[in-house]
Amino acid sequence: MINKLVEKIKKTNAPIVVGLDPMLNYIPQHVQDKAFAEFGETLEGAAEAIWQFNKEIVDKTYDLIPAVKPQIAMYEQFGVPGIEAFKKTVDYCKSKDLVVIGDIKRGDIGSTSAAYAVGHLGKVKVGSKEYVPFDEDFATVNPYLGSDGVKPFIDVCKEQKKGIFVLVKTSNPSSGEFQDRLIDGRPLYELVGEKVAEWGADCMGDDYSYVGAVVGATYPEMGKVLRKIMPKSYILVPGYGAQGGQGKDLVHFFNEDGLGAIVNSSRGIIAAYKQEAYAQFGPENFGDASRAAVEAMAADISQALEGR
Ligand SMILES: O=C(O)c1cc(=O)[nH]c(=O)n1[C@@H]1O[C@H](COP(=O)(O)O)[C@@H](O)[C@H]1O
Repeated sequence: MINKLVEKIKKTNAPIVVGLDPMLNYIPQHVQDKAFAEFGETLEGAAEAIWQFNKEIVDKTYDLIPAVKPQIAMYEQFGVPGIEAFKKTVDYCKSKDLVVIGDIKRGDIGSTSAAYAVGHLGKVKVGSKEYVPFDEDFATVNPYLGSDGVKPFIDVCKEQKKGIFVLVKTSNPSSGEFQDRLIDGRPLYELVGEKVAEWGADCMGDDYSYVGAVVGATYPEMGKVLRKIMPKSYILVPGYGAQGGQGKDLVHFFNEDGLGAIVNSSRGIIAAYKQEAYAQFGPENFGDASRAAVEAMAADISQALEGR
């Protein structure tokens, strides 16, 4: 799957992930009204609204981008119907040949991680039969429990040719509280980065490992150091747009070959119609606004990479 991701990035010339994080308040009123008219103001109604919203955004952007990242929390908040909308979204994106990164941020003791890995990336056995429960292509993994919490994901990835992105340095304001703490004189995120490189060494695709890392766009200097520590790992870079990251912050996340990083924007793309820059589209044409925002993001990143 890492080879497919790299191929699609080269083909689209856009190292971009559209984050499908559909909060209800980003969904235009007409989409909500239609879903509520059919299902009422219920969890089913909310799930229908987020599914219709996602579908329109995917339809308007899939030819420009290599990948999407549905954030499972945005679906889980609507209970079982929300989870069904998550699965529908995963399947629809795959039918459009997009690489799907399940943003699930899981990680637990080994046996529990194994169940998460099977559920999201692998196959589960039921008697004599096997089922593919969620079937994302990649998942985000929390490494706080150490190697035995991560290895079960890697084992399933090896078997199923899938991949993971391990949280190394997150984009949020408090990420330094633990991640920047010095241990033997070195910040914890560097030690985690070294582990990612080690885990990834025998998980190679053609050029890159299918054990990748998450490093926030909001910490460009740390991104520069981590790029060198994990030369063969793809870096998923959230924090562009709504959290303040810009193209110029991203150059050091990429290798000299112009590859090695893929940048996520969620609110900046899916709620583009609410921004002044795209106001001319109006809520009716929210999908077109998202397309314009993807084009602007791709141009911003290309320009930054050309200018380095
Ligand atoms: O793993 C992630 O994707 C992630 C890691 C991180 O350090 N920071 C971060 O924002 N994210 C996710 O990336 C998305 C960012 O959304 P926007 O700020 O709207 O672009 C959300 O789904 C976050 O959960």
